[in-house]
Amino acid sequence: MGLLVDGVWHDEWYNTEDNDGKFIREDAQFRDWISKDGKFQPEAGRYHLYVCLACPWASRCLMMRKLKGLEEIISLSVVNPVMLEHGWTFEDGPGVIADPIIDADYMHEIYTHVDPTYSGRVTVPVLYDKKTDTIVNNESSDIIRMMNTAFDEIGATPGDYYPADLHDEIDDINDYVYDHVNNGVYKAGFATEQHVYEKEAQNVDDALAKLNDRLEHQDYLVGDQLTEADIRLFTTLIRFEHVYFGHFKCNLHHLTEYPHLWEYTKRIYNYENLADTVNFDHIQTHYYKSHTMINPNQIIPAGPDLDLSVSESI
Ligand SMILES: N[C@@H](CCC(=O)N[C@@H](CS)C(=O)NCC(=O)O)C(=O)O
Repeated sequence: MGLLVDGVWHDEWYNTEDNDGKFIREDAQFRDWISKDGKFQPEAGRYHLYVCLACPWASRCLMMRKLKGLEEIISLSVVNPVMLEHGWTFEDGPGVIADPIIDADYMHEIYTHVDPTYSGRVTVPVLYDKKTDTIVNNESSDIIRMMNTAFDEIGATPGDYYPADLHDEIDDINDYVYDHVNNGVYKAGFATEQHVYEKEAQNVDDALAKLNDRLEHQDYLVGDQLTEADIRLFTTLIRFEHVYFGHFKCNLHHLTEYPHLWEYTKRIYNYENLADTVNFDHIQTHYYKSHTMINPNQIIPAGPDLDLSVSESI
């Protein structure tokens, strides 16, 4: 775990000391866009996606790539789930897909390849342009938004997961879910002061209760179709019992104690072939082996063994 300072790698954990024990997430720095009339045109085979299968942010992109049938249009690399002193690596292992662009050993080489003086965290997902040899974007919410439409005229599977008439409602719920759930579990898990952890863990649990109520009479968060809001919530929920409940101590209630939210999680897991984007082995290996300040002996728990099947037809 570390960061680049003027292009030089430093092995450093997040600095919470200057923030009263709070984890504060940095904003992503590459925010360009693929569009017909821009510098980055939609073209099959031009873009490459770097992900970690454990990462909830990167998994949003894997879900959208799958739903929009972009597997043949956007190529893929998968980092090793264990992230230690070198950050993300391409060390060979089950499920790892090496870097085809510069044959990098470490993800930070991709960042310095495009910007030799880059300062900041080296995160996944990264959407890379092979034609201009640069990073287009490293913010998952942008990447899924552009994948939703950018490739529609060059063979993407039809489907709009951010329909115009639902923009406002999707934007509102995304903000809430980001703060209270997606980033909420990290704020609890990476807190280094008791009072900060307690507040954030309660915040997560209150949000789960509220979302459970919302889903009592509807299958999806917004409207009556799957939208990007569901993709964004799902990638946190599907990790909840495996890592956030134990490792991040968000343990006021099990997700399975929220019946509507749990049904919803299973409904999305079983939606088309989205289950292919979930790799519980990478998920548990990453969190329990990489965060040695939380889990110094790196033991991976034996459970949980969850039944993710749905009885209803979808
Ligand atoms: N805002 C980014 C966040 C991405 C992010 O934080 N990814 C994590 C993996 S789960 C990461 O790469 N962390 C490495 C680090 O912070 O050093 C997004 O949504 O794309």
